[in-house]
Amino acid sequence: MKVPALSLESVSKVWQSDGREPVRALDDFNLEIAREEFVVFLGPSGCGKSTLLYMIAGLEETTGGTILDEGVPIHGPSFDRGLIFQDASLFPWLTISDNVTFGLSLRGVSAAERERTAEQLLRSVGLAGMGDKRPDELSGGMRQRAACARALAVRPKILMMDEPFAALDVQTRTKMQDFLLTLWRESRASIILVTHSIDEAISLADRVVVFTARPGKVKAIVPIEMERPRPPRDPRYHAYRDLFTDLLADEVDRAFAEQESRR
Ligand SMILES: Nc1ncnc2c1ncn2[C@@H]1O[C@H](COP(=O)(O)OP(=O)(O)OP(=O)(O)O)[C@@H](O)[C@H]1O
Repeated sequence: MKVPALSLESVSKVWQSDGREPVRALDDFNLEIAREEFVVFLGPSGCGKSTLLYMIAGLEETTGGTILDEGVPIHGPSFDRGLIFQDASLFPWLTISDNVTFGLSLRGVSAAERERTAEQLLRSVGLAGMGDKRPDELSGGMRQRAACARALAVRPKILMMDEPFAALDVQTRTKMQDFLLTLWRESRASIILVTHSIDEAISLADRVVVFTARPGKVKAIVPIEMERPRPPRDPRYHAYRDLFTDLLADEVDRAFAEQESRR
């Protein structure tokens, strides 16, 4: 049997902060992700989606359970697991090329090799000729594409994206989704994308993992059995949208009730 790219075995996380009630963010979370699979995390606000990405990235420890990267327990960050945030988080003082190859410079890759890689990656994300610009000279969509290029430069096996397109307008967002599918096929990485958007989940995912309200657990795992692209007019698309709306409704109510009870 093939070893999964990632295995989450009974993972839990309790956040402890001084002088505050501990927060049970995740509880008994179980999931396997295959190589080259595109998985979307969908769930109500505060159910631990970002927390889970940080733990998979190795930036936070689990409180219980195990996370295995190709069968090996994760205890810290690795170039094999890249993470992209909503706001692109490029270094404002570096050029786009230097941002893209930042990880490679940490690895000691030569300047000539870095330049070649930057050129090639910027071309593949539609930013050819933009390498000398600074992040604030680019639009939001362009910055997010540069962040994708930076994450891909170190050839991660797993690419995690935390609401990467949430800050973009609807047209740019749709274009970015198409672009991401192309990039995913080329990179052959597994992708985990966090979103609040049911449409984004249906358009992109091989499987959608729906979270319960906090503490986050797996509520449902839904494979999207439609070829891509997936037109919203397709009756199957409608059926998925109804299904996710129903699955989320209870959890959003629960999350809201819990917030109210804390006031
Ligand atoms: N560093 C931290 N210290 C203490 N509590 C935290 C920390 N990070 C997150 N939390 C808490 O853990 C819970 C889960 O947060 P998390 O950001 O993972 O949820 P989320 O599902 O990504 O939410 P959203 O969809 O709103 O981004 C929340 O109650 C949050 O306040």
